[in-house]
This record gives sequence, structure tokens and C-alpha cells, in this order.
Amino acid sequence: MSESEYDLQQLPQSEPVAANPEYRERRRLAAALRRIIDRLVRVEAPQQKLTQWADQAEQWADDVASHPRRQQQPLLMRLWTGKGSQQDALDMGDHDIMTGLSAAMAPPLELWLDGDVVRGRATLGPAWQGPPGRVHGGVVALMLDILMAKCQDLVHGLGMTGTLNIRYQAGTPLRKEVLMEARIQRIEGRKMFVEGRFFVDGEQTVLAEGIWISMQEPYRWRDGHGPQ
Ligand SMILES: CCCCCCCCCCCC(=O)SCCNC(=O)CCNC(=O)[C@H](O)C(C)(C)COP(=O)(O)OP(=O)(O)OC[C@H]1O[C@@H](n2cnc3c(N)ncnc32)[C@H](O)[C@@H]1OP(=O)(O)O
Repeated sequence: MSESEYDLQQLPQSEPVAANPEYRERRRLAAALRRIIDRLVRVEAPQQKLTQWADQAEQWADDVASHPRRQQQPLLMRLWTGKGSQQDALDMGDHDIMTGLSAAMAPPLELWLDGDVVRGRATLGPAWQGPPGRVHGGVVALMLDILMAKCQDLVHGLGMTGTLNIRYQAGTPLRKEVLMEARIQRIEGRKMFVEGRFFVDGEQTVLAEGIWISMQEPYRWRDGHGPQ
């Protein structure tokens, strides 16, 4: 793929694109905000300090809000038709809710392909808590969705989550590395059946099964992947 032609269907899903100078700063900014989000949970600080931070944050929020937002539709169209730029790919991928390095909310979740398996890892802090000391079940679902959707890197066809069933087998702890894997079980026309699992300290905490529905063409394995 050349520098000036990024194609949504060729781009590895949920993996960072090399940063340009603008995005190096965006990533720094997001990393700093992530630390703030993490530390703000029950932070012990004098009320005077809280007032000072709130004043600063309000001022900063007003400043940010005074700048326009880049439109998404034109860049999506360029990427969809294989005519995207590196900037377009960064504008889209870097703001992913869970994997985006410029998304202040993202842990970030790291995903990669290992043969026909999608692997992932993330360590979540107290801002993501559900039961005390554990990751919220809805957040587990969100991470599973993004992990399992990446199985579309192994096939032709791109679509959305139709169904996601989750069995929470054990608590997924905060502040510990969670390892993840997802595999395609089978393909039936426009439906792709996927299985996902989380592990902590070698113990499986989550088992999920999902169905993705391709928007247009039936799913089919890419060359070099799937049953040989
Ligand atoms: C520009 C860049 C974009 C880039 C796109 C990038 C997307 C990023 C998404 C991020 C992840 C998300 O949050 S996804 C968001 C959460 N999901 C959604 O919002 C999806 C909401 N649902 C829908 O929009 C729709 O129901 C669809 C698109 C999933 C399916 O509608 P459709 O296209 O009309 O499909 P339809 O003909 O009814 O069915 C086709 C086959 O799939 C089966 N099927 C249909 N729905 C389901 C389902 N929910 N679960 C299981 N199976 C289903 C049918 O039985 C049928 O099987 P058979 O008869 O052929 O056997």
C-alpha cells in the first residue's frame, strides 16, 4: 500500500498506523489524559486542589471546544474506496474507543494477528471497575467485540456485530494483564461465527461466541488463511 492510498479493507483492523508529527502530539496528549482519568478515581487531594483542577479543566475544555471537528464522512469514503491518506487512516484508527492511541478513554487495548488467531492484551485501571477489583462486564463485552471483529482481517468481507453471547466464567481483575484470543469457527455466506476468550494468570475468565454479518459480499477466507 503506498503512502497516499490507504484502503479500509486492506488496513489491519484496530492496529496503530505509524504516527505523523500531528499524531505524535495527539498520542502524547491522550497518554497524559489517560493518567489523569486513572489517578482521579478517589484521589486524595485537598478541596482547594480539586477547585484548582476543575477551574483549569473548564478553561481547557472551553479552549478545545472553540476548535472545529474534522468531518468523518469524507475520510471514510476515501478509505472505503482505497484512496485514503496516512492522515485519513490516523484520523479513523487513532480514535478507536478501545485501541486508539489518540483516544484518551482507550486503555489502550493492543491487538495483533498470529496466524489464524487474533491475539490481544490490556491492563485496565480502576476507572473501568464493575464489581470491586474487577473489570465491568460491559467493558469486557466491548473489548470482546473489538477483539473478535478483528477476525475480519482473515477474510474478504466487512460487517458489523449481529450477536454476541458471553459467559463470564470468573472475574477479570483490574491492574493485571489480560490476554485475549479469538478464532473464526466457521463461515456461512454473509455470517462469520467467532469465538473469543480472555485469560488472566493462565486462567480463562471469559468465553464468548459471536456472529458478524458482512455488509455486502459473503465472507470468504483470504489466501493463506483458513482450512488448507
Ligand atoms: C464505511 C465504513 C464502515 C466500516 C464498518 C466498521 C464497523 C465497525 C463496527 C464496530 C462494532 C460495532 O459496534 S457493531 C454495532 C452493533 N451492531 C449493530 O448495530 C448491528 C445492528 N443490526 C443491523 O444493522 C442489521 O441487523 C445487520 C446489518 C446486522 C443485518 O442486516 P441485513 O444486512 O439486512 O441482513 P439480513 O439480510 O437480515 O441477514 C443476513 C443473514 O444474517 C442473519 N442475521 C441478521 N441479523 C443477525 C443478527 N443480529 N445476529 C445473527 N444473525 C443475523 C440473517 O438470519 C441472515 O442469515 P441467512 O438467512 O443468510 O442464513
